[in-house]
Amino acid sequence: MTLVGVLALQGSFNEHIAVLRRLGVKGVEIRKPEQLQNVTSLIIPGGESTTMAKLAEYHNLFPSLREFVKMGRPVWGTCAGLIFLADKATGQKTGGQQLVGGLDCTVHRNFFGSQIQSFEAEVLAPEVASKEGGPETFRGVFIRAPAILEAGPEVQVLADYPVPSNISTSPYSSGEEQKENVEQSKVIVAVRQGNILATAFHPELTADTRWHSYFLKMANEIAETSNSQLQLQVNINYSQKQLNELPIFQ
Ligand SMILES: NC(=O)CC[C@H](N)C(=O)O
Repeated sequence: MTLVGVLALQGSFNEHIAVLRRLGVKGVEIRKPEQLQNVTSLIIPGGESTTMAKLAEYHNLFPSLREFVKMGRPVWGTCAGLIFLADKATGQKTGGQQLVGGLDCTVHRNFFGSQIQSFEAEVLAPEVASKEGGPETFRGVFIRAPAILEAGPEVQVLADYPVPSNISTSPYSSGEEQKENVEQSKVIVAVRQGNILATAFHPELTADTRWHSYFLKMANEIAETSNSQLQLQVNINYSQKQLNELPIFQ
């Protein structure tokens, strides 16, 4: 049975669990490091990444979360979850915050501005639509949303979004100053890198279940590959054992 862990320290974890339920999958609330051992994949929800990081620190979750990602288990971060997964974040509160990391990118924590600059928009994600069917666009709910400003070569861009003209795309700016000629530039808002999926927006707040279904398929594919690798390993060990156990005739 597929058990998807949902980090349940703060933010929209209930909404993720509700979507999983609609897809017939059980979401398990994760609050302690040892609970990660019972799940095969993990969703890190949106919320407020600084608060979430403080709670994760308090519950000593960072080492196990990092281990989970490093072991190649499927992980999806939405919004604050994306910030958690990024190797580098800018626009952090004074003192910064711990990150889980693993996703080779620089994320701007509040790229699209504050709460009142939150918005909804259609986001084009052809790769996800090709797997899941339906229209090529998805409703993107952007709440104090981050954006990916730089991504490494291993990162597959699933969706980008035009930068509003009053925002700078420099990773080192506060994101508030004006810059000329940025009307045409775009920032990345959804990516995949191996076992990591990350979105700057909140699919769990829409009726469209395709992002969740995409993640579940991705998780199944990863599980199948690691099972067959495990099987291969078992076979190799078995045949070596057989070789070693060949009777020696003297
Ligand atoms: N909706 C969200 O998750 C917002 C994330 C927020 N920008 C943060 O820093 O945590």
